[in-house]
Amino acid sequence: MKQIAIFGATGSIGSSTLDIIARHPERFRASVLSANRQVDALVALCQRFEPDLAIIADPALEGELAAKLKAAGLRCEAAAGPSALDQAAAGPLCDTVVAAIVGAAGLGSTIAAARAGKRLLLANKESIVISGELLLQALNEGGGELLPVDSEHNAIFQCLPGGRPPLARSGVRRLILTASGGPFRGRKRDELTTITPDQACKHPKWSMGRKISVDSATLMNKGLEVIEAHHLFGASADQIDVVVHPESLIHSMVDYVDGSVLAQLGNPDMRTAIGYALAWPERIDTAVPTLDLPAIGKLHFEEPDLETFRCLALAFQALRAGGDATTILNAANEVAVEAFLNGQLAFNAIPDLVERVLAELPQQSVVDIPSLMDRDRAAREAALRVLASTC
Ligand SMILES: NC(=O)C1=CN([C@@H]2O[C@H](COP(=O)(O)OP(=O)(O)OC[C@H]3O[C@@H](n4cnc5c(N)ncnc54)[C@H](OP(=O)(O)O)[C@@H]3O)[C@@H](O)[C@H]2O)C=CC1
Ligand SMILES: CC(=O)[C@@H](O)[C@H](O)COP(=O)(O)O
Ligand SMILES: [Mn+2]
Repeated sequence: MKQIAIFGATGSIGSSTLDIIARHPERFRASVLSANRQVDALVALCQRFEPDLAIIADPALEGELAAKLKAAGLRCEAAAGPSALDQAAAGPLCDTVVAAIVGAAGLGSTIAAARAGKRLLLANKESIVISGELLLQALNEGGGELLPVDSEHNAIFQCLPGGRPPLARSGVRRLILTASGGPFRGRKRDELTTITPDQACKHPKWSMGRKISVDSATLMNKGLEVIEAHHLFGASADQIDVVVHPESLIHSMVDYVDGSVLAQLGNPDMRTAIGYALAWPERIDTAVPTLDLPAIGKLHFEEPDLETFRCLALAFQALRAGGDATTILNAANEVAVEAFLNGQLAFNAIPDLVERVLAELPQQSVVDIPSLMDRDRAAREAALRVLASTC
């Protein structure tokens, strides 16, 4: 029986993960669940899944969580704050960690799980964009394994021999990441001046949290995924291509030197990738329906529009710059997306803000996690200054 900690249990990835766990009670048990501030939603999950530990990230809500668990007659322990997340990720209550917190807030527990040698199911792409090689080093030292949950990386993992082999020795020419193009595919910059958060969060194919939905709309999501693919598979920026595929049925591809291109297809439902990562190297039923190819009929592909969706170009630029540039990119983007969702920043100003912060903070060499966190803070402060000067 695998004991699974789900960090970000109340979110979109969290609920898909719990759906799979509920379908396979003989294989999996949800032993630790966490949320940020949604106490009632977390308690409802505890009533259903009876974990050993529930963690609320906001320390001010620990008392409320403990009282509500007790009132519900649950024996589940309550804990709070980022350090409780880190301790649980490394502790004895779980052998598998699903990293499904959104943003840099997921970094600490992801690194802690890696250092502790857990099986790490990585959805929280921001943590690998921030920490890159340091996360992989922690994983090597811990002796655990990383299974990519992000649909594109999960697809590539499935198309490579043995998951994450050295590309040069595997005859890989390039990795091809597919992108849906987001809700504004085909539009030009001057047609995006009045975009609202609700419009940006209306993804054409996937049901996801609001931050990643905005990232998909700006194509920053694909940019973060290019950086994620670089670290996970050891591919250079020149070995990673992005192709827009509006049906979102091919989740990504691997192009080999002999002319073969291997693709992983499936309906756009994260339970496929999560089920694969949970059960690997086996496969389990996820209740995702199979593809009806004659009904689909045609698949379409086009080049990404890097002038309208400049975030993708900025992510390639940061990856090529090296050092901690991708940490700066991620922090500036998190501030910009939050400001956009709060109505403080226009949609088109998201790449402008990220570009200004990248220009203000030239990359430095990566030293360790604490110094990366300092740089993350500096980039957020710079982004807030730019924001204040534009409002
Ligand atoms: N959704 C998807 O299909 C995909 C998501 N991903 C990645 O997975 C991650 C999660 O995405 P998604 O599930 O869509 O996001 P959601 O917004 O749906 O869920 C986020 C989860 O993280 C918790 N959380 C938010 N802020 C904090 C914080 N500061 N500290 C601790 N916990 C926090 C939330 O708690 P609360 O409910 O209390 O706010 C919630 O449980 C992201 O990194 C995303 O890029 C990758 C591929 C696909
Ligand atoms: C489901 C998933 O993995 C998301 O990251 C998805 O890829 C978003 O779609 P686009 O970024 O391609 O619009
Ligand atoms: Mn993805």
